[in-house]
Parts: sequence; C-alpha cells; structure tokens
Amino acid sequence: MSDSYDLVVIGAGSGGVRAARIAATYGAKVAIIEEYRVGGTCVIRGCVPKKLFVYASRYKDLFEIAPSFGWDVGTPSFDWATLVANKDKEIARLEAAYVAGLEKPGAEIIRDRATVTGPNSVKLRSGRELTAKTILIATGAHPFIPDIPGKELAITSNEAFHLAQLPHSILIEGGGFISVEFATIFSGLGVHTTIVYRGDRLLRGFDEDLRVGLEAGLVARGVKIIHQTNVLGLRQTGKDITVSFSDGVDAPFGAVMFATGRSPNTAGLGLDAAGVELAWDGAVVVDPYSRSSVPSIYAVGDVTNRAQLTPVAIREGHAFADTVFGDKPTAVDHSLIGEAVFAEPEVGTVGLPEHEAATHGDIDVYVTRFRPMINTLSLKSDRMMMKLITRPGGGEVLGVHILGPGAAEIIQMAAIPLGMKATKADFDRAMAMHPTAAEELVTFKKPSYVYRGGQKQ
Ligand SMILES: Cc1cc2nc3c(=O)[nH]c(=O)nc-3n(C[C@H](O)[C@H](O)[C@H](O)COP(=O)(O)OP(=O)(O)OC[C@H]3O[C@@H](n4cnc5c(N)ncnc54)[C@H](O)[C@@H]3O)c2cc1C
Ligand SMILES: NC(=O)c1ccc[n+]([C@@H]2O[C@H](COP(=O)([O-])OP(=O)(O)OC[C@H]3O[C@@H](n4cnc5c(N)ncnc54)[C@H](O)[C@@H]3O)[C@@H](O)[C@H]2O)c1
Repeated sequence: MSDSYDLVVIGAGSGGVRAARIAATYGAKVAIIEEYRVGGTCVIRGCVPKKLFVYASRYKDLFEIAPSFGWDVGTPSFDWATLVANKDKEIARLEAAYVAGLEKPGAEIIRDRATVTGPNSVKLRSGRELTAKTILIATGAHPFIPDIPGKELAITSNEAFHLAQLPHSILIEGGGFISVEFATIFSGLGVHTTIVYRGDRLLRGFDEDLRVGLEAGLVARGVKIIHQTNVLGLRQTGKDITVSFSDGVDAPFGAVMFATGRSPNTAGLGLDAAGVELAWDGAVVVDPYSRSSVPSIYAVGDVTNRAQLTPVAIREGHAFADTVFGDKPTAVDHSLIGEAVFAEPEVGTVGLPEHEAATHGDIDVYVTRFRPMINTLSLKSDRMMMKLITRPGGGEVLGVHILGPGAAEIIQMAAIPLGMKATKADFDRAMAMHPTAAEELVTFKKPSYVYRGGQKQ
C-alpha cells in the first residue's frame, strides 16, 4: 500500500468518517486513522449508547403510571448486565456499518494512533509515515477532569457505559448536558443520584423556563441538586468515596462522576510543530471552511470547539470534503443550532432564549404549561412547557422551547420553519393534529406577556 494520499483524516468519529467517505466518493485517495473504535464518541460512548440508557431509565416512569391504565406490572426488576450487553451488541453492529460505509467508496482504515509531523506528513505509533496533500484533524474531545486530590477515584461518561454494576449512589459534578442526562439515567435505574453544580441553576444559557422546569422534574424523580458548590477532594473510605465539598460538608457516595465539560484532543498531536494555531483551550482555530492557519491542514468537529454536537461535526466534515475535493466551497452556518437534552423531562430548544431575545428588540412571548395527556389518569404532577417567542404582532418566530415528552422530536421539526424565518402566521396556518402536545405551537391566541423596550409587560 502506498504511503502517499490525497487526504489523511485523523480520527474516525462523526466528522472524520463523513469527510473521509465523501472525499473518497469524489475520487480522492483517502486514509483514515483511528486509535480506538470506528464511529467515535457519538456511536461508541456518546449519543447512541446514552440514548439507549435513557430509554431504559424511562421505564420507571411508565411502570409508575401503568396502573392508571389498568395494568398490573407487579414489582418490576432491572438487570444492568443485560442492558450493557445488549447495548454493546448494537454498538458493534453500528461500528461495522461505519467501517463498511468507509470501505465501500475506497477509504483505507488504519487502526493506529497518529501525530502530525509537518504540513503534509503524519507519523503512526507503529512507525509508519504517511504523506498527504491535505490533512484533516477530526480527533474530537475528551472529558475535562478538575485537578483535585483523589480525582482518579471518579469516573466520567466514558466509564459510565461499562460499569461492572450500578452503584448504590452517585454524585455527578457539573450542570450541563452530560450531568443531567446521566442523572436521568442513574436515577431512573434506581441509583440514589445527586448533582453538585457550581452555578445557581442547571443548563446555563438555556431559556430560564426550561432550566426551572428541568430542575423541578429531576427533583420530582428523586435527584438531589446541590447548587453553588464545588467538589474539593475525594478519598476512598471502605467501598465508598467520601467527597469533600466547598461548603465544608463531607459525604460518602458509591461513585462519583465528573461531567465538567470536554476539552479538544490536541495535546501531543504535533500540531504546534506543524505551526497550527490553537486557541486557549487547545481547540484548532479554523476559518469558515474549517481551514487552520496552515493551508494544507483542516479541522472539523469537537476538536474545533465550535459546537460539540454530532450533526455539527458531520455537517463540517461534509462541507470540508465538498470544499476541498468536490469543487463546491461550502461554509457551515452555525447561527441556528437546535439542541436536545435527553433528560427526564426532555428538553428541546431552537432559536433565541427569552433573556437573549428580549435584548434584540420588542418581542411577544407565548407560554403554555399543561399536564401531558399520558399522565392525566395518574397522580403524576409533571407539567409540560411550550414557549414561542416572536416579533410583535405575530411576526417572525425567534425561538421555540419545549420541556416534556417528545420535546426533541418536536423541536427537530420546529427547526425547519425557524430556518425559513417563518412568522407566527405561518405557524398558525398549519392545521393542528389533535390530540398532540405539539398542536399548542400552532394554536396560541394571545401573547402571555410582551417585552417593549427591553421591559417585560
Ligand atoms: C456522553 C456523551 C453524550 C453525547 N450525546 C450527544 C447527543 O445526544 N447528541 C449530539 O449531537 N452530540 C452528543 N454528544 C457529542 C458528540 O458525541 C460529539 O460532538 C461528536 O462525537 C464529535 O464528533 P468528532 O468527529 O468531532 O469527534 P469524535 O466522535 O470524538 O471522534 C474523534 C475520534 O478520533 C480518535 N482519535 C483522537 N486522537 C487520535 C489520534 N491521535 N490518532 C488516531 N485517532 C485519534 C478518537 O479515538 C475518536 O474515535 C455526546 C457526547 C458525549 C460524551
Ligand atoms: N444531548 C446532547 O446533544 C449532548 C449530550 C451530551 C453531551 N453533549 C455535548 O458534549 C459537551 C460536553 O458535555 P458536558 O456536559 O461535559 O459539558 P457542558 O459544557 O454541557 O457542561 C459542563 C458543566 O461543568 C461545569 N464545570 C466546568 N468546569 C468545572 C470545574 N472546574 N468545576 C466544576 N464544574 C465545572 C460547567 O459549569 C458546566 O455546568 C456538551 O457541551 C455538548 O455539546 C451533547
């Protein structure tokens, strides 16, 4: 096999796989190097296994309301080992599909660790050296772990997917996506779950009503939330880990998990030697076409820290291949990225949150809260929240925020009219589907409140 390529991709995750596959389809000679498993974080230890675990955890809620529909489900029991084994089988199937998707158009998969040795050269751990007209850095990110005594006793999301058994209790540090999704998973599977967060409310930056509703929903499911507190240190005490908190309290937990953000994988990659500019956090600095400060080196996905989401990495990888190998220069538009948090209750959001929209001119806000129909026969008191933020008088829709069952699925569809700059009148023209939760989005009559000159009225 020759060692010179049109394209060498480092990292076979969401961004790298898409870029390699499309470049190969355009006729480029492509090698893609992966040190762990093809598919990357999303497939192997991110989105996909996480969502499978979320499904598993949601049975708890369903079992609770089952009697209200006449079902007697006895005392349900749960087997963690079965879930992990079935999840692993599905991940192996997906990995094989990703390998086939790369091999079909002729990309060569090299299972090794790569470092960059120059603008057009890459060295593998095995000693093999490759040259490439273009190098794509798609190495992703890794969990950031606060530098505290005993940090090695804690797990991150990486380990959470392969625990030998569920702990009796878990403390999760962080107030972002991974913290709330894993709090949902662990609490749903019967683990006493506590979140410790340095801020005053989870999911900083999200619309305030989503944040309030999410916390209420997690608490209703038995998750304890400690605010404005940090973990200062961990020590082993018998089978437990004793945590020292910044408020002076010490407490034991069966496990401790850091969900404190993810840092770009650039350390030891040789990018500095090649002259590639990195940001303060180690991210590769790129232009709108994902080109780094070295013209032959590009970067896509989490390693650029633009938005650490799989569809964004995929879009960037595809645009890179179109630009460099398809004669179609394509810049990715990062201005409207919808987000879903697969917590319980689920969060879906696209466009401006209220606190931001209110600083961008006058707005009307339509909000509704109601009991999801699936809960109406039971005593479950969860509320669903839907919010539409528009320009005054039924103008352009600026934001849609949903908390509750199906939020992610609904928001995926709401992202389409928002991208088309749809108005409230456009929403209202759609005939409602009844009975659904999403019909609320097309049947709002009067604003719940408005902002004029930045003031809520
Ligand atoms: C627990 C968790 C849940 C998530 N859930 C979601 C979700 O629901 N929705 C969503 O959109 N996003 C989710 N994400 C984020 C998503 O997984 C990432 O944004 C996405 O995987 C980024 O793709 P990437 O191609 O940039 O990097 P990755 O998918 O991380 O791929 C990078 C690859 O590069 C390899 N690599 C690194 N260095 C080298 C080297 N030197 N040599 C060879 N190979 C190397 C790594 O082994 C890895 O396979 C989640 C992330 C986590 C951790
Ligand atoms: N559903 C999804 O789309 C999904 C799910 C999981 C992860 N992701 C992606 O992966 C990224 C990483 O997830 P994450 O939850 O680790 O990151 P995050 O940025 O969402 O949250 C990190 C949290 O850790 C806290 N934190 C950071 N440094 C800290 C420190 N030194 N001490 C204490 N707390 C600290 C932050 O305040 C924040 O609350 C997300 O930003 C997201 O882009 C997406």
